[in-house]
Amino acid sequence: MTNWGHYLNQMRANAPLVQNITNYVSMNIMANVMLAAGASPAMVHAEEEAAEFASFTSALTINIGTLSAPWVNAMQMAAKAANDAGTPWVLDPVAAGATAFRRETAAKLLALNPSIIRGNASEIMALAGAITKGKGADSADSVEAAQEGAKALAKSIGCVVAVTGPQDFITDGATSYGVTNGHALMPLVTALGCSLTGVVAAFAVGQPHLEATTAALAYYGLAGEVAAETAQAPGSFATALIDALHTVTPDILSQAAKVELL
Ligand SMILES: Nc1ncnc2c1ncn2[C@@H]1O[C@H](COP(=O)(O)OP(=O)(O)OP(=O)(O)O)[C@@H](O)[C@H]1O
Ligand SMILES: Cc1ncsc1CCO
Ligand SMILES: [Mg+2]
Repeated sequence: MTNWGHYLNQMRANAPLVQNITNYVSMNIMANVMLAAGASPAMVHAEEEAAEFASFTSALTINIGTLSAPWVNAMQMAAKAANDAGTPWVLDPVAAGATAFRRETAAKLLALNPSIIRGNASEIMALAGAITKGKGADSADSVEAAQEGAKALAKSIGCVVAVTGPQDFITDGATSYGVTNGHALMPLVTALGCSLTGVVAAFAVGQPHLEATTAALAYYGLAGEVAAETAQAPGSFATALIDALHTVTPDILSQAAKVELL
């Protein structure tokens, strides 16, 4: 049995500083999720400072949810600075297939070698070259349909790809894991995927990316399960999830992680 709780323990011991260039919708909940998990988030996206911050942060996330041209410039400069510093960075390709602007921006960011890509099935399929627009920020495709594309994408970029949904699929192109922790209320709260991307980045600091990503997804899904024990509708569930992210321990994660080597 893999000790998935080890990765939560490591993340909390590091309490890593994570820079997030993320969409306006997600900023508050993402920062609260990351603090509850045990990381230290900073939302820093201005062209004037994004690269400077990326030169000293422990990890970086780049999310294309609410794009504009100056943001795209800042994203590219920050990704380059992270690469120069040997710092892991995670791409969240929100609605990547929806418009030409998003497709072009995603291509520019893929060319900068993200360490990890975390998206829903439609987003990962769009990056892998499938013709799918998704449904805006929501998925219109199954996780199963995205698996082959996720593997091909991971191989071509040399990164880890995580597809999230009712069950999650994580791959580096050679080895793949499935995670079945989670709860059906999770997609009914906006930006929980964006927030998860920040948790993935925090777990990845100093750890093998495939296993760290898998542990982060099991931890997040498990927190969803715990939250649903006390909250049965989306508004209170969001609050209960933040609480559960704080209270789940490494031991609980090791016992309750539903992870399968595929
Ligand atoms: N139907 C479901 N049942 C269980 N867990 C789910 C379900 N849908 C999503 N999740 C979980 O919710 C979390 C967020 O994944 P999701 O795929 O919804 O992200 P997303 O589409 O990028 O979200 P957003 O763009 O709103 O931030 C993951 O931990 C995933 O496992
Ligand atoms: C709803 C929404 N629209 C753009 S970004 C975002 C947050 C979830 O991805
Ligand atoms: Mg998303």
